[in-house]
Amino acid sequence: SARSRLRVLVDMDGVLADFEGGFLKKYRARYPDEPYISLEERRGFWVSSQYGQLRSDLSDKAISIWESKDFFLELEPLPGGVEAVKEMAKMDNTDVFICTSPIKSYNHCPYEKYAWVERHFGHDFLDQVILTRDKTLVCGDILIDDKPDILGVESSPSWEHILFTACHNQHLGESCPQRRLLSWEDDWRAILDSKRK
Ligand SMILES: Cc1cn([C@H]2C[C@H](O)[C@@H](COP(=O)(O)O)O2)c(=O)[nH]c1=O
Ligand SMILES: [Mg+2]
Repeated sequence: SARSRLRVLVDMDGVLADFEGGFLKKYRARYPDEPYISLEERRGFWVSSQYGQLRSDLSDKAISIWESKDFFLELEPLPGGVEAVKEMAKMDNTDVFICTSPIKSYNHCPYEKYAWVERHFGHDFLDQVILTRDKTLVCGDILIDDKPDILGVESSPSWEHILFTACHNQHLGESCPQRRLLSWEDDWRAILDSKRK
């Protein structure tokens, strides 16, 4: 494109906010007698699917956790993520947006995602929030996201997907062709630089 500024899109759940850790803690607290899946045993993006495979009724129990009030608001930041995004936002010729998909049960999630950003980044950073169920429609150079397959109506998104390593995707090998960011300790600056014109 003719754009001279680098546009970085950063996912929230599983990249900036510890969705998996927050889920497991609240699931075990609410359903102490039910089986659970440790973070080491997590496979596949959808928590609800893996719990459903464990026992069919556990899928709805899993969903009940992230549909509850305060689930998204109380997620802990993943180490280094908030600091990295704040640093990115101060870089020359760089625009950074938090690009995140809300759940369709909208009573709490969209509000709490904004509130989480305000809590950890400050009020002004709310201008940088993009809530969308279809990230392929968002224009950018890079999307840092833990979901291995980011699909939508646009078959050829403008961004390069950088796969952020998470418990559910760390075992995927050749089936994931994307470049990875292993954590926020990894060299995210080099990835940004590789996309600069
Ligand atoms: C694991 C899992 C997640 N979700 C929801 C929770 C979030 O709103 C989105 C993921 O958002 P991201 O922008 O792709 O990080 O999906 C869900 O509905 N079911 C699940 O199992
Ligand atoms: Mg995510």
